Amino acid sequence: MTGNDSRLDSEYVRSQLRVYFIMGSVNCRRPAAAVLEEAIAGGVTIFQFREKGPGALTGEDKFNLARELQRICRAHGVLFIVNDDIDLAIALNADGVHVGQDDEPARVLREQLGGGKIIGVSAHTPEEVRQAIADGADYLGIGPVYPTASKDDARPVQGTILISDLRREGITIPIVGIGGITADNASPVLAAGADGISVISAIAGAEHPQAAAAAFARLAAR
Ligand SMILES: Nc1nc(C(F)(F)F)ncc1COP(=O)(O)OP(=O)(O)O
Ligand SMILES: [Mg+2]
Repeated sequence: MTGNDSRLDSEYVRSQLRVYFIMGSVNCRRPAAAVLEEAIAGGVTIFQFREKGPGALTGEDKFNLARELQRICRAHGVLFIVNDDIDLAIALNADGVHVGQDDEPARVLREQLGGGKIIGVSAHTPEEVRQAIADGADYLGIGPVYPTASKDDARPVQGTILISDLRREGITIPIVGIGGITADNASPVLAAGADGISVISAIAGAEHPQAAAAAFARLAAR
């Protein structure tokens, strides 16, 4: 599907990134839909469907779960982003996609998705940042800031140094920090210049996802 390649306003994207919840069925202790409802009630501002890892759903089961979670997001005015699976994003008319360094570049995805969609790109080095910006990414996911258990092929832990270096150089693209972020270690990520923090386990694996999300929302509101 090709359409115009219009891009969303950067400040709008930035405003949506504050509490970025990422989850798939494998990350949850209870049914994913219930966890997402609670997380949104707690203050999640954007959601990424990331159905990945041992035991992840595939085919029609994955599609049906994605559609169910998208309905919940739409009911609450929360953006619904799909990780990796461009075809799924197109089939559901998702609000955007998030891709890594091994996926199609943002400029190709922009054509495939049509206008008005959000394209997020993972970046780990200044070179990857520069390339993603040149390719027209709408935001960057930078990390892993801390050790993470949610991604078994994660790059080396880098702290907040790249985030703060980019801001010191005057690079203004919207950024979320990712990797091992909890309510106890989120503040340095925001202080380094990230516009939001992205979280999997600290919300999806929480006994009370709503309270967990609310704690992040309070931190991100400061
Ligand atoms: N999924 C992600 N979301 C973000 C976001 F910015 F949205 F917080 N940043 C980084 C990643 C990691 O993306 P990727 O490198 O493709 O690995 P995986 O597909 O295993 O998630
Ligand atoms: Mg990916």
